[in-house]
Amino acid sequence: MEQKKVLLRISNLKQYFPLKKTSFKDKETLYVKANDGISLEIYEGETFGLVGESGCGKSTFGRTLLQLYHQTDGKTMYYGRSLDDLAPRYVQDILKNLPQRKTEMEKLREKYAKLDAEYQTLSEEEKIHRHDERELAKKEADDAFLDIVQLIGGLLISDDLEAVSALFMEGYRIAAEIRDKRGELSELQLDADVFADAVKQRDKSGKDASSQKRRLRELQARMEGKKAEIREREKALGEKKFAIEALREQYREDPQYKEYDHYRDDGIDLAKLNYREMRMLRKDLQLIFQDPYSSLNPRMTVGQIIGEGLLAHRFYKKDDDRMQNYVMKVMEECGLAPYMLHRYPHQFSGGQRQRIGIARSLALNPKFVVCDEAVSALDVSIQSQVINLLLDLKEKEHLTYLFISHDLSVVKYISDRIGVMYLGVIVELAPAADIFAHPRHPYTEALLSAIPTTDQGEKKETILLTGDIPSPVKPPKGCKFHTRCPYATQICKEATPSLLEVSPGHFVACHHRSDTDVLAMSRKVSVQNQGKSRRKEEE
Ligand SMILES: Nc1ncnc2c1ncn2[C@@H]1O[C@H](COP(=O)(O)OP(=O)(O)OP(=O)(O)O)[C@@H](O)[C@H]1O
Repeated sequence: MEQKKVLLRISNLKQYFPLKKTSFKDKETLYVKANDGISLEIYEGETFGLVGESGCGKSTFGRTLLQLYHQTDGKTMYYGRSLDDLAPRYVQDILKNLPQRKTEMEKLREKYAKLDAEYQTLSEEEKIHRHDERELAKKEADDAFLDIVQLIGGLLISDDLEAVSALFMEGYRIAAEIRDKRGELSELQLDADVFADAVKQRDKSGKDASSQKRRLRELQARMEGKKAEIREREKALGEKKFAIEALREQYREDPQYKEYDHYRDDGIDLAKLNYREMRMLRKDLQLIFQDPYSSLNPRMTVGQIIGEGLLAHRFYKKDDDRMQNYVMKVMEECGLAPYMLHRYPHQFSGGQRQRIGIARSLALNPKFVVCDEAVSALDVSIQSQVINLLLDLKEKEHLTYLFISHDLSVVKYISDRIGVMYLGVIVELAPAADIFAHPRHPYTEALLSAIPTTDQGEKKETILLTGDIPSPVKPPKGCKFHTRCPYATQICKEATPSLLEVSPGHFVACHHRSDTDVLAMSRKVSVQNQGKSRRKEEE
């Protein structure tokens, strides 16, 4: 996995939904903490399975990644395109205020250093109480630092940040021009395609095509002009990059420069994009819905449903005949016969409707697809057909999936890696085989033990979790699972465990994760001593 390219890097993602105040006496706004600090990476070409009980925040996570919700906090870095490609506005805002940003960052760092110094003098018990406060201050300081160094790297140590700012801003302006001109070029290309097609049709039927040919020539000439402008801007951008590299050269040997430069990052922070910028990326990032019945507009034909996105994202113009051929090709790839083009959703079975949903998403050539319970509403036999279709398409189109499901056997079959979610946080993350063979978190153990088996020889205990899943409005302090965990100790009630790597690629967020003997011991004690047994032999 280390060799793989990261497509999405999510750090401390939070998605809080505000609750309506029920009375004017309510002073503070309460929030449903659907995602409460999720950090993980999704690699290009993998299927990342996400499992957890209903209501733990899986769908919210998938939708927040796609920015269908405006995320409350955290970074969602996307590496499918470069910053120069998109030239987003937030980059400009940081680059033009570098000196002020640096001052703010230093203040936050000082605040954290003060808190940390105080923290080190505390007793172990007091440390548990102040742990989260210290973590928050660290996060704020780190975020402010990362915002800058991800863009300018080691140049943060420069004495003349105004000059650095000016140089980067010139580069940014040229990148934004190139982006706009590329947009204009693809619009011209769309028009030219329509006229080229009209010329072909007219020539074929022996009609006069001279006016179409003239229009086509005009468009081609404008396109050549546009391409020349883009080439010229690209050259200018190259020169600016060269000037930036020359500036870097001065500091190359400085140890602090090297340390900071390590953080340079060409990813796009999705959470900071505005509506227009996100729309430009929307075709890269697609969603396949759970419910094939309600996710399709009953008043549109399959052709219109699949074509809608193609028109919105300017793949084709409305009157371009080639769109119909493309839609039929995509339908065929998704196992739908081309003659179904003019049918309405109610004329299809559940499995076929899900195929329409898949075709609608994949027609846009996405890079990343969130499959939210994509097969849960289907019969088992149809489920396997749709899963196989998704796997085939993934290979063919080099897709990356986030596969959300409550069905562990489906996730096991389709996923390369699996993340286990509990009450808005990831409690365990590992390669699929590893998580099934060696679950480390008590919650994962319980989930896996609940999978029904037909193997007569396998003696399996079902771990029954007592109590309900706590409210995401007031989640328990410390480890969120401690209220249902048979192994919980005092530290679990106070301090939030970090997601740590316990073996290569296997991460777990549990204070007792590494000491399996202690876990085994406490399990025995809890079974023997507690009046009601938490485990039950499967009949
Ligand atoms: N738009 C919203 N506004 C307010 N609360 C929401 C919203 N969407 C989800 N929630 C709440 O966030 C929590 C997580 O919901 P989510 O749908 O993400 O869970 P899930 O794990 O996908 O569940 P399921 O498997 O049942 O779909 C729930 O408590 C839910 O009520």
